[in-house]
Amino acid sequence: MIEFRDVHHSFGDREVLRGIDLVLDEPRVGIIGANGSGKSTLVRMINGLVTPSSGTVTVDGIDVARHAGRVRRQVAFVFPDPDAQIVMPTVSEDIAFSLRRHKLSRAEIDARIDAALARFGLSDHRDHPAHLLSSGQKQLLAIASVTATDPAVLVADEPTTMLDRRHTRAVMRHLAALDQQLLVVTHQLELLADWERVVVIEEGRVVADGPGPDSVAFYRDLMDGTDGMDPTC
Ligand SMILES: Nc1ncnc2c1ncn2[C@@H]1O[C@H](COP(=O)(O)OP(=O)(O)OP(=O)(O)O)[C@@H](O)[C@H]1O
Repeated sequence: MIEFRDVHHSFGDREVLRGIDLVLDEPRVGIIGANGSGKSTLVRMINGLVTPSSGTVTVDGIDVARHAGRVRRQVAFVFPDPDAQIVMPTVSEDIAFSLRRHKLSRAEIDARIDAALARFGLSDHRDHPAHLLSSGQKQLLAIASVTATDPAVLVADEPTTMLDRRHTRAVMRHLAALDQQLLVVTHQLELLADWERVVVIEEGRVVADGPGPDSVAFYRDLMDGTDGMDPTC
């Protein structure tokens, strides 16, 4: 269970999160909101990439700010930019690198690599230089590496931005079928339409929180009501 208690956050004098109170225990949680509304800042707090200016974030009762190392063993993170995540020269080495702390035998590592590659359509690229993959393939590799570690909680920040329609649906179907708790930040609203819970963030506050269809409808109305630009300019 992930809990935010009265979380505020400022970068310099800009307040980005303004009193977030959330208890997230559903298996699938979507986070949506306008550009710059604070979604990435919020989810980065779940594994200690950002520490709140005030308030607390806990995962299964563990305070992330005080025990980030412990929490990171349970919470895996997929970044929007796969280049920020891919660190090894080849595709299979990158997945193996993500498994380095798991004390697996060579045979188990190979089996997990094979399964991850097959799951995300990368089996033909096992020994391919990772930096020569297409942008979408890099995104698939980043997701494959993270899911291969079998984390208790998976947080994915815009995991499908570079994927074509077919791969987007396949990846979301796969992620949604995982046993682990899944939190996804996305602008692709149709992907969340049947999720049990979707939280809408606007200017650093939770403005809607409920079943996918209700939250998505609320957000569409919110977005259609204003273009967010200054009409006097
Ligand atoms: N490290 C940082 N230093 C300074 N300001 C930051 C930093 N990270 C984010 N911000 C600012 O915080 C605000 C919220 O950013 P955040 O990335 O959380 O928004 P978002 O809702 O994920 O946006 P998007 O949908 O565009 O990805 C933005 O105004 C951004 O410029």
